[in-house]
Amino acid sequence: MQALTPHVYWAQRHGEIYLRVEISDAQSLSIGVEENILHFKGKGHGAKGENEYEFSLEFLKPVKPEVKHKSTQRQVNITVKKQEHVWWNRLTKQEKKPLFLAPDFDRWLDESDAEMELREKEEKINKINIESRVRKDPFLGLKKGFLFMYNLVQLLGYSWIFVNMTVRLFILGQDSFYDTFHTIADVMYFCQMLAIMEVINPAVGLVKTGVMPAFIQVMGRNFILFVIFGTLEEMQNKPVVFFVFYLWSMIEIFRYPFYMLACIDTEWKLLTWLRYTIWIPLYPLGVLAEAVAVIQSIPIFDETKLLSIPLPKAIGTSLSFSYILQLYLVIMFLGLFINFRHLFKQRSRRFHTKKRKAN
Ligand SMILES: CCCCCCCCCCCCC[C@@H](O)CC(=O)SCCNC(=O)CCNC(=O)[C@H](O)C(C)(C)COP(=O)(O)OP(=O)(O)OC[C@H]1O[C@@H](n2cnc3c(N)ncnc32)[C@H](O)[C@@H]1OP(=O)(O)O
Repeated sequence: MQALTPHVYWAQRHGEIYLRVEISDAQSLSIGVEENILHFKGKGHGAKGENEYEFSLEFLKPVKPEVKHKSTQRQVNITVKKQEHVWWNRLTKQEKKPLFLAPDFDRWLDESDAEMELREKEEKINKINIESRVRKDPFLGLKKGFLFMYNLVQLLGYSWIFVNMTVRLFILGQDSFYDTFHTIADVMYFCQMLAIMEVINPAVGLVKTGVMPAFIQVMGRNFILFVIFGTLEEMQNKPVVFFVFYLWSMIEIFRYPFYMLACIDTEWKLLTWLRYTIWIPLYPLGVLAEAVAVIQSIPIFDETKLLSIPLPKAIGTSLSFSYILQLYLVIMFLGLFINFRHLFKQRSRRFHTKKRKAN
């Protein structure tokens, strides 16, 4: 029995070729791609009745070797994947179209229609992805609402501190340095107590960032606020309180609104730039001011024996808290180094990915 050539219809998309071979009840099919040539062989009922049919097609551009086919009662459908997502001008390498080949008008699309189809498919996939992400976390709205409120309260607290201190500086000049603690401390206590949430939030996965930098930041500040300023009345009238509180509040009036906007998926470029830039001068200055406060408190702790640690009689009477403060000074610069590195990473991650997105 001499093999005949079946009618073959074709159509394409950017990534695939569709072939429809007009043979019904096809059997003993052998379909494969070798050296970019599709070889088809099979028995069935075609244009010239029951017979063996075969054909070969050399593709215009490279295709993947694996071929998918499905035989139905009426035809054999073949799908071949293109190596590259490009539109072909024709199907075969030879310019002259083989006689047995014709466009499959049931599936035919021109390039722009196929692009539209592709875009619609992508949009559908994106929509499904977004929907499934939203579905994955049913508390997302609640979490964002909580974070928004938290950041709003902190923003109000720190704005009050910053504005109050600035106004007092303008009105009273240097005199305002000496009673900062008595005017500001209550609000600062409130904000810094609340800031413990910043360690809890990443720990419970509410925000995606490290626990350690937040721990260093919050505990470092609270140590200065509650231990150095809070327990020593002698420290409360010192100008260093002004510098420490002013430097702390200066960053926070940019950081918290930045987070608030992030909670509602909004970004203001200038605010982002400020959040990720002004810590560069403020952080070392803040640590310096805190170090001055610690150094100034050392003789007071020595004198008053406040917070000194009792020792067994054989060793001595007590260990002055000033030794712990000296150790703390070292830890403080270690903390500065860790957080400085962390903030640098956050800064380059933020600006680097933004630039990549823009390209
Ligand atoms: C007694 C024991 C003590 C032991 C510790 C001893 C250590 C002593 C060292 C002390 C040094 C501290 C000195 C310091 O007190 C001095 C000063 O503060 S001076 C003033 C200047 N300071 C600063 O600039 C630091 C400000 N603080 C911070 O930036 C943060 O606290 C810090 C933890 C350092 C970094 O923040 P984070 O890691 O969270 O980075 P990001 O802002 O980039 O956020 C990452 C992503 O999380 C999202 N996020 C974070 N928080 C929130 C929030 N509250 N609400 C909503 N979203 C939040 C944020 O949007 C980012 O998301 P995405 O990446 O998707 O954009």
